[in-house]
Amino acid sequence: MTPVEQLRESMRKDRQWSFMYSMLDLDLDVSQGVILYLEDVSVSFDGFKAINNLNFYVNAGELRCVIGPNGAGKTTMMDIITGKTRPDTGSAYFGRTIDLLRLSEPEIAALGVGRKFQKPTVFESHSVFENLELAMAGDKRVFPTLFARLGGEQRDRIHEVLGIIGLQEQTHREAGALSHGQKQWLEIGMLLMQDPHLLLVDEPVAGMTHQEMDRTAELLLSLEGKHSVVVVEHDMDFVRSIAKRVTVLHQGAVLAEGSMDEVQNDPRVVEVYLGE
Ligand SMILES: Nc1ncnc2c1ncn2[C@@H]1O[C@H](COP(=O)(O)OP(=O)(O)OP(=O)(O)O)[C@@H](O)[C@H]1O
Repeated sequence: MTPVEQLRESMRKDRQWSFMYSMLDLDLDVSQGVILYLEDVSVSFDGFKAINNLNFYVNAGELRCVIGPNGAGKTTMMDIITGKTRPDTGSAYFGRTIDLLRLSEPEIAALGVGRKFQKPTVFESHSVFENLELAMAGDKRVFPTLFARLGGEQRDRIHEVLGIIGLQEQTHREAGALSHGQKQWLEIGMLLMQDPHLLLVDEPVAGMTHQEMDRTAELLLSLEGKHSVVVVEHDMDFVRSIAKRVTVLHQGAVLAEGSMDEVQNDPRVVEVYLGE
């Protein structure tokens, strides 16, 4: 290999670079290293401020955990990012230039913002492989080809995702026969088929065994660098196992942000959790 080829190859392998490259076709401007900007966001429901002057930033390629007591506004914040809930005031940008508040929910999803809700919603009577195939159909560019045979590239992508989610041995099993944990991984795999830039994951380990939690931690950690991931989770042991940077929400705003140790030792955070 020539030195230039070597450089190109090492860039291709480097996760951060490949992540940056995938943004170029979208005009997604992450030149400041930030993929999501929520600024001064507020939303009220019947006079109650569920989100209160919230400022929240996610870096490109990072895995962020969001914790907070019940009613802190975590779900509402995710709803604002995906366009399900419109804030009363404030701004929400995807990269520096894409104004999320001007876009509909499907438009935001099409930009590469994927959301995984707490309960898995896989197609139970279809095989694992078919579930991933169907998820790819959500990508309009691929849809017409599904009426024909799958191309090699698409097949490769399905097998790549099967590897990421660790379900190679379940490829031809009906999704309905999978364990709860396996269904959750399959659903994450279905989101990955669309190659999202930002993945929002709501309580991924609720109802899982310890072993399944460990596997989920590995899975989410493996996405870091290739995707930006925001995980909302109540299970503190799990959060500790994956967290680099943790945001604590309380009363609709950021109460603390930092490493797990920093936030857990923050007296304001201790008070909020003890007072629950
Ligand atoms: N559509 C709505 N109408 C009225 N109130 C709402 C609505 N959605 C959320 N709320 C209220 O806003 C507050 C924040 O709710 P949210 O679900 O965002 O909190 P959360 O941090 O996700 O809580 P949990 O951990 O219990 O899921 C709560 O007091 C909730 O009752």
